[in-house]
Amino acid sequence: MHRELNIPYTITAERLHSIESEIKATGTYHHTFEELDYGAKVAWRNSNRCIGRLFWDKLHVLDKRHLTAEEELLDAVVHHIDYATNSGKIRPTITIFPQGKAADAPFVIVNDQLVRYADDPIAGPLKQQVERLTADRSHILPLLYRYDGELKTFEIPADVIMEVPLVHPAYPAFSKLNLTWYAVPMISAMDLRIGGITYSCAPFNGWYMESEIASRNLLDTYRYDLLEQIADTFQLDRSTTVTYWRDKALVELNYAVYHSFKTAGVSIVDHYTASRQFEKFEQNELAEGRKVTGDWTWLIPPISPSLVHNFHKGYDNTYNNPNFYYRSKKSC
Ligand code: HEM
Ligand SMILES: N/C(=N/c1cccc(CO[C@@H]2CCNC2)c1)c1cccs1
Repeated sequence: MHRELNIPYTITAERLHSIESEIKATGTYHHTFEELDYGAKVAWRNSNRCIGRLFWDKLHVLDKRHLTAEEELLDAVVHHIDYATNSGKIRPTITIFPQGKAADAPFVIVNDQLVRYADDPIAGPLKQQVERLTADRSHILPLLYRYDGELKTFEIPADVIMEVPLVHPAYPAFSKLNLTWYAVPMISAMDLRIGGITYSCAPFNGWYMESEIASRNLLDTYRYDLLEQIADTFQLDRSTTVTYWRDKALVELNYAVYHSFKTAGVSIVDHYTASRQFEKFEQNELAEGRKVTGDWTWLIPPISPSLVHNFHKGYDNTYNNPNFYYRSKKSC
């Protein structure tokens, strides 16, 4: 059951007192659903590197803190993927599992994203950990998780994972590369911290900005490194740098990714629209009397950065809480 709650949340003296006595008695405390819901939304609003924050108060918060059995926890991960994908009309969603730092939470996901291709160079270390535990070799890495202190794998059912075939409307030869990408980016190894409590298992998703897939995942030399092959399908002259073939290939690939997702009915945003939405977010925050914080180095898109407004201004990179944090590697 999912409840939309009003923003903002105001804490009472009674609530503060009850928290204090719970901490005195147990050394920690537990959020009400309202505190959890509001805390997760504000953590998104405080994520300095996120260009998608205009919709921060529309986050779908799935509270799974009551789950204890392994099957139920895994089922909630599958439910997140299905609920968030929503047949392509992606719902920005976070599922919050029982609290605790990674070292002592009952259930912790090791994968940095719920969906990761086994042949993606970035998957290296995770793939090695998986191969030590299972002979399974599907093209999408299984979930690697810790339950009650034991490291285990789980094959996510293929029918909940939506993928998009990448095509370019004007270059039929492009589809000969047989490129696909998964529809929903779901970050699964960041800590959510609210009011001194750490949720080390709180996977969250939004939708992609096209340049993440096109400019980075497919073109970075330490990722799929496909610049030359993609330029050739666009029949670009690669004999010298100054035909600007690299730049033309990058732009056409961004165009192809955006249109492939749109054609498949999967939510995606182009970098220009995303920047305009971020500008609206800045205006809204100003109107609400809040200072916007941001990390300029991540907020500018990896395609035509100077053509968007946020390239031409600075951002205060102060880290306010609630927020999301990288989990320290040793803890897993
Ligand atoms: C709704 C659509 C959304 C879009 C288009 C979007 C877009 C982005 C992009 C492009 C990045 C930079 C990623 C990179 O360069 O690798 C980013 C970072 C981030 N986003 Fe969003 N986002 C969205 C929703 C969300 C949601 C729902 C959350 C959490 C509730 C979130 C939290 C974050 C965080 C924590 C980072 C920084 C990650 C890091 O430091 O590695 N975003 N976002
Ligand atoms: N569109 C997105 N993009 C990302 C958001 C956060 C992180 C990432 C991937 O970050 C990796 C670490 C540094 N770059 C790649 C991608 C979202 C994922 C989950 C919610 S929105």
